[in-house]
Amino acid sequence: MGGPFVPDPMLSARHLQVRLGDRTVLRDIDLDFGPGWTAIVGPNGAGKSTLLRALAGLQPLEQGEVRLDRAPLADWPAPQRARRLAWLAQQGEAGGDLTVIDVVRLGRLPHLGLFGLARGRDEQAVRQAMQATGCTAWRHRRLAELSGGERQRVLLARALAVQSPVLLLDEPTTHLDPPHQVALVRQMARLAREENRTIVAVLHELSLALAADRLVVMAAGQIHAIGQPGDPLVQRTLVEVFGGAIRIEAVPVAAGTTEVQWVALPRL
Ligand SMILES: Nc1ncnc2c1ncn2[C@@H]1O[C@H](COP(=O)(O)OP(=O)(O)OP(=O)(O)O)[C@@H](O)[C@H]1O
Repeated sequence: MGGPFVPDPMLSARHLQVRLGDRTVLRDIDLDFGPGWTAIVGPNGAGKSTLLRALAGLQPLEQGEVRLDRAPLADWPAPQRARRLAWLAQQGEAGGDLTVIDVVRLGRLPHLGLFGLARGRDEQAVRQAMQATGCTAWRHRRLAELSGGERQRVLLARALAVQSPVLLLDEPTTHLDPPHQVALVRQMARLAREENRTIVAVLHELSLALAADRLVVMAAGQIHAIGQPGDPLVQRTLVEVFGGAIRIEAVPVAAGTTEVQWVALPRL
């Protein structure tokens, strides 16, 4: 999963160019995504969210094309596409009178038949997603009455409940405390490894991003490096795009083991 191209991709971008106002915010992006989890990182304004929106088909393109399972996104009928590709927006909606369980059930909408009847497997998917994000205990509370981190976990559960092969997450760790950040990272790794899902997450927490299978380093609307988090070129580029404000270190995952994890530290 080193370069921009992977064999048999689930999702592909070719020559993506996006203009917003009078600025080109994405330039000639070529990327493939296959099973595994990819973290997109880069400084503020790099174009990460715009890229994710483009991959989800939510961003008008000046040039280029996105393909899902080899077919152009625009050719997919909406329900089929919604079953194949789930999306968690940055700063998801806050309000509404819906209860937690009803919000998570929205994730099953693309699966419901003609009469909109939920079946056993829909309710099971909802239960599993709430368990995975730890929101079962407040399933009857209203979304509007939750804290920022609790709400984020519910919106994440809704995206997980879709059980789509492709999952696009824009800053999913926002508002999450460390235990829930760790739980989410483990969940992404598990879904990628055990269920062959294609997961793409924009992440600001660099030490979490460094746990991904692959990093895409962006700056000023372009891709500057792609590769495994341990790749020295990827790490050098990461430090560069953040203007030398960070350093990357290997630390043992536990005392007495040789297995290491990468961490990014602010260079104070
Ligand atoms: N409506 C708009 N008109 C003009 N420029 C815009 C508009 N919306 C966003 N931009 C610019 O597009 C660029 C990319 O924005 P984007 O949100 O994709 O960046 P990002 O990498 O996700 O940033 P952040 O880390 O701050 O969330 C930014 O420079 C932003 O100022």
